Amino acid sequence: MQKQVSLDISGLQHFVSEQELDEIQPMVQTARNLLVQGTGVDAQMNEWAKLPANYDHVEFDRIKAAAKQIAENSQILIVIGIGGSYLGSKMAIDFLHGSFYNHSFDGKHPQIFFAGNTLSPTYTQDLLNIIGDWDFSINVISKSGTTTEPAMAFRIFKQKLIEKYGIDEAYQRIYVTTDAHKGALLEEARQNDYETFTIPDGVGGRYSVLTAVGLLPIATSGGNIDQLMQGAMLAYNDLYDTDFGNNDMLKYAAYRNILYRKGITNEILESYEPHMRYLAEWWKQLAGETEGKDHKGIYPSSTIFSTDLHSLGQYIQEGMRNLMETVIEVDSSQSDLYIPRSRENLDGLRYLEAVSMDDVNKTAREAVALAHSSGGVPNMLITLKDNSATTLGYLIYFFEFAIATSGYLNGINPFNQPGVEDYKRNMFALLGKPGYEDLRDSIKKSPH
Ligand SMILES: O=P(O)(O)OC[C@H]1O[C@](O)(CO)[C@@H](O)[C@@H]1O
Repeated sequence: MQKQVSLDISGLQHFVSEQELDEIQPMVQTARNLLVQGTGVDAQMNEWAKLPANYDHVEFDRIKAAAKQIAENSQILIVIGIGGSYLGSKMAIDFLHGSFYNHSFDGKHPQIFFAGNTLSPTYTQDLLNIIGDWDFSINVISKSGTTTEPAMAFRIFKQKLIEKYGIDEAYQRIYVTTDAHKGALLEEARQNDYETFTIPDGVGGRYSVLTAVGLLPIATSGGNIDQLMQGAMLAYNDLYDTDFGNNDMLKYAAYRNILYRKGITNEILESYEPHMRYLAEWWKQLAGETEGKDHKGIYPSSTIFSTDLHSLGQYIQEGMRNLMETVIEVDSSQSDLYIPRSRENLDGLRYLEAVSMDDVNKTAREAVALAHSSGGVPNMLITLKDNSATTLGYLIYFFEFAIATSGYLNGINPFNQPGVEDYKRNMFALLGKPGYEDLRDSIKKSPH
């Protein structure tokens, strides 16, 4: 039976030997065991790994009820969050509903727009204009409850909500997803009696898509969150398999690290499907924040092909040889098309008249793999069975597990992000946040 997600490494045959795989295998197993047994550094942040088998079913039902309520009284849901607090739901909505979800409003599922992931007043004002007179609700998501971008956006969109509905109804249209115990957002939610969902302890932002962080917006879009969790559970069962030969997650972690240790330090996640653009954005945060520390780590980047073949294709084919590619392909495309027949054949496309567009797309993928491989770029292929929520749930867990394993394999803490905290502190100091006066003074004195 075809698995939801499978890895093909035939594009590595000129780059990695079986012996190298044998050599790294015990280290990958050790890294995997650190994760599964909870004996690695910062192991209390491993709770995401147990979510498929052990999530809060009462909250899950509340999420579904809230999604229904939002769909009943709103044409628009504004999801406020940044990083892991929005990328997972954005990528899932695009993956499940295609590139034009917001343009195909069916009256049943609200349009979903994202705010608080930028400090741009232009973007924010444009979004306020889009809301106009439509009925809307807000889902504000922040684990820390103090991140500047979502906090500012929340004030702005909350004000619009209050102006439109008055305080009482406005507060009923605010759904908060935050830490269970602390943070300014939790405090405000308690005081104003907003409906609140929890990001469980031990689940960091970039590992949180299978909690209310991702599930409430996804359910509001009509995405099947039962199937999503079932898919993650399938992965949980498969990936806990200690047999290396059966475990594509461990193989993916192994091969990308063999390549990395040979100086191939950049991984490009590639898809031939534009609706997977945000899947790559989500993966970039997952990989970048997990692995990029102590002056180590694979640099994660992404392209959408064939679009970017006409911009970055040249570099990938002939630029510096420090690139590896991981291609994600859907086995059975959601839709297919044939080009119309033309008697005149003025464009010379007759040879494609009997070929489906999906076949042309997949042939492009094959042609690129051959070209890049002969150009010195190793490539791996991840095949998804279909575009279902089950497959997406599997894929989410696949990447989370593989990337966390890679982190331990590289001897770093996969669960912190001290580098991001640096920028946040500097920004607080420069903007004059109380408590950051000393840092502000020292920044002002230091030569740039
Ligand atoms: O949910 P929060 O606490 O607002 O943080 C948002 C994002 O900011 C980061 O801390 C840094 O980008 C991410 O790890 C996190 O996903």
